[in-house]
Amino acid sequence: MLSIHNLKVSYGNIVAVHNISLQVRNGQIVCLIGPNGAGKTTTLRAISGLLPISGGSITLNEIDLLKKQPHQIAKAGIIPVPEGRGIFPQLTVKENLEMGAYLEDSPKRKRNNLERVFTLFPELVERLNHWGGNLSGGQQQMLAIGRALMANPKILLMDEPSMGLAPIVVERIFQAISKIRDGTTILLVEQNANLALQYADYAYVLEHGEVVLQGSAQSLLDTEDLVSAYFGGIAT
Ligand SMILES: Nc1ncnc2c1ncn2[C@@H]1O[C@H](COP(=O)(O)OP(=O)(O)OP(=O)(O)O)[C@@H](O)[C@H]1O
Repeated sequence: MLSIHNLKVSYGNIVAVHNISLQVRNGQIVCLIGPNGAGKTTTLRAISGLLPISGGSITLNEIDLLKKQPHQIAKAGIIPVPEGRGIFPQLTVKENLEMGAYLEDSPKRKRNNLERVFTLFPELVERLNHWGGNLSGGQQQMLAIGRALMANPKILLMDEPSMGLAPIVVERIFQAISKIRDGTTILLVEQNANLALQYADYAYVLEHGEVVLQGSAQSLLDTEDLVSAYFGGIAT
């Protein structure tokens, strides 16, 4: 459904993404893994329409996303869960969730989405009137994911959901991710290759702005030497 061909993205003279092609099929969790600076976040931001593209194509079900503004891409169902969460610290949990639904005009879908978020993250129900900024890191990550789900996503673009969280919280977040895939396709960026590969269907390994390896997550897990060659200690 989401298809990228020969994508090239530069920041001034710095070419961050050289020539990336990838596919995200309906119902899959696809992950992008690779070392710092490999171009993972740049790829996600390009899909959301937040960066100028110097070459290639990005399509969603054959619709050319390069002709769309960021809000139109969101309306088409591609919703980011950004690195660092990006919640509104001075709004309550409830208000943060409402912000996620700003493009949704069906009250029924809003209610259903809210119920989905509450089922996934009961922690948020208990804290609906708390300030976003007073939540723990794990709760903020839940809120960021919940807010994205309120936008009725077809595809979630998740950037490093495990970042800065304790292992037990990371496990909690990834369990939720494995439930979200029921109904929502996920393109996931993760530094923690081993973790991402345990939950993903398919993976692309990026290095220096290029895809250097791709395959089913299982096949990449089975070639652990190859993965650890790319990631050193990270793939543990
Ligand atoms: N705003 C920017 N201005 C200039 N160069 C940038 C900018 N953002 C990223 N880059 C450069 O683009 C390249 C790709 O960065 P990107 O953030 O996409 O990598 P990444 O794989 O997501 O890494 P990380 O895990 O560190 O976020 C790097 O060389 C980085 O220094």
